[in-house]
Amino acid sequence: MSPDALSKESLLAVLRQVKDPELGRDIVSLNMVRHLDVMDGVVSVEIVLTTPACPLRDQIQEEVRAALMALPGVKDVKVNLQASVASDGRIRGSLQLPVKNAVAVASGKGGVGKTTVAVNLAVALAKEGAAVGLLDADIYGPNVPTMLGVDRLPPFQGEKLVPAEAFGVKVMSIGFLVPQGKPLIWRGPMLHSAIRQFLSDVAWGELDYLIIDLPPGTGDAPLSLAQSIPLTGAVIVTLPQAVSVEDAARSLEMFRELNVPILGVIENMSYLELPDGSRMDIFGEGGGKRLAQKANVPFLGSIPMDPAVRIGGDHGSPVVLAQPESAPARALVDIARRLAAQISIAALQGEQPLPRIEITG
Ligand SMILES: Nc1ncnc2c1ncn2[C@@H]1O[C@H](COP(=O)(O)OP(=O)(O)OP(=O)(O)O)[C@@H](O)[C@H]1O
Repeated sequence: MSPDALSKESLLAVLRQVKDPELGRDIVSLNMVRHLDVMDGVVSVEIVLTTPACPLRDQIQEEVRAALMALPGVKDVKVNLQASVASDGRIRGSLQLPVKNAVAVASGKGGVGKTTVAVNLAVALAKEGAAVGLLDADIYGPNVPTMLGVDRLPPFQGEKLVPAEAFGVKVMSIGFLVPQGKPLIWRGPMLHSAIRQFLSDVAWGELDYLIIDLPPGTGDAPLSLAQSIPLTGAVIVTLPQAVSVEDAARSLEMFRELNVPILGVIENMSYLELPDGSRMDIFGEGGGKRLAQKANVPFLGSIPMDPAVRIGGDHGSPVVLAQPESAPARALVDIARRLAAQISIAALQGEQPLPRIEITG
């Protein structure tokens, strides 16, 4: 076999057949192929995924390998998978912050598990290798510090507040700044400047994902918070029951009116597994999926009710780490991966630069 057959064009041509199924495009036009090296029929290729939490990493790796192995003259293929989180660049542009994506976690009403979901998603994304921050902007119930077992901030760094750190996640909460048990009575403009300060006056460092736990509902507070930051998108947490879904639909509409992309709907407390293995639908069934279908947005998944989730929250030990094999933990990790994929899709809506590929050997 002539080594000429392994030209850059032939290698790229086969790699163009490999599609990222979630992003809907081939990996070459997505700029995921960064380095190709051919040595004695052995192809080494570096693939840079748009998130370390890519739900399809094994599939993409296998397809790249299979596509290249099918080329005459290729004896072996070495795939080096890396990740660089995609960003639409708007936070860097407007706030001069090295934060790639800001994602709001919202709900139509309180008590549906929004904070629990936000905390576990942040921890799950950090566990996958992403740089993650969690901003607790729920002025009505800043529970993030309790759920992560942190109660104070480290000392100031110059002029800046230093976020606390828990399980690899950088954490900032309104709860750190107000005395415990005191209500926060802030209205629109104050909230607006407070949230901007939470971004600009905090030493976040480089972040792939900043997860923001918003106050529930569609009132003044969530509205002005959502308007204060160029959000990559929002996720809506709901229970399966009809009244919760109606409230969630209003929250979803609020984001639509603000032109914030909806990254998906998450259904929490979907069912309770009984000791005999059967399921009890305490809050009804399927409301989250129906909402997602009706609104034509992705359904990211369902989380069962499980005391392990509540215990993890109360003890500052999130279930995705404390009981990783439990059904709610597995559901939350899957949801985190699907969310990461949706963030990549939202971030990649703009034009991509042409691939820069080096071929050596
Ligand atoms: N899947 C679940 N299984 C069992 N308990 C859960 C689950 N999800 C949340 N909980 C528990 O439900 C309670 C409410 O959750 P959480 O505080 O996260 O709700 P929330 O929507 O953020 O409320 P609010 O917006 O009013 O602060 C907590 O005690 C939490 O531990």
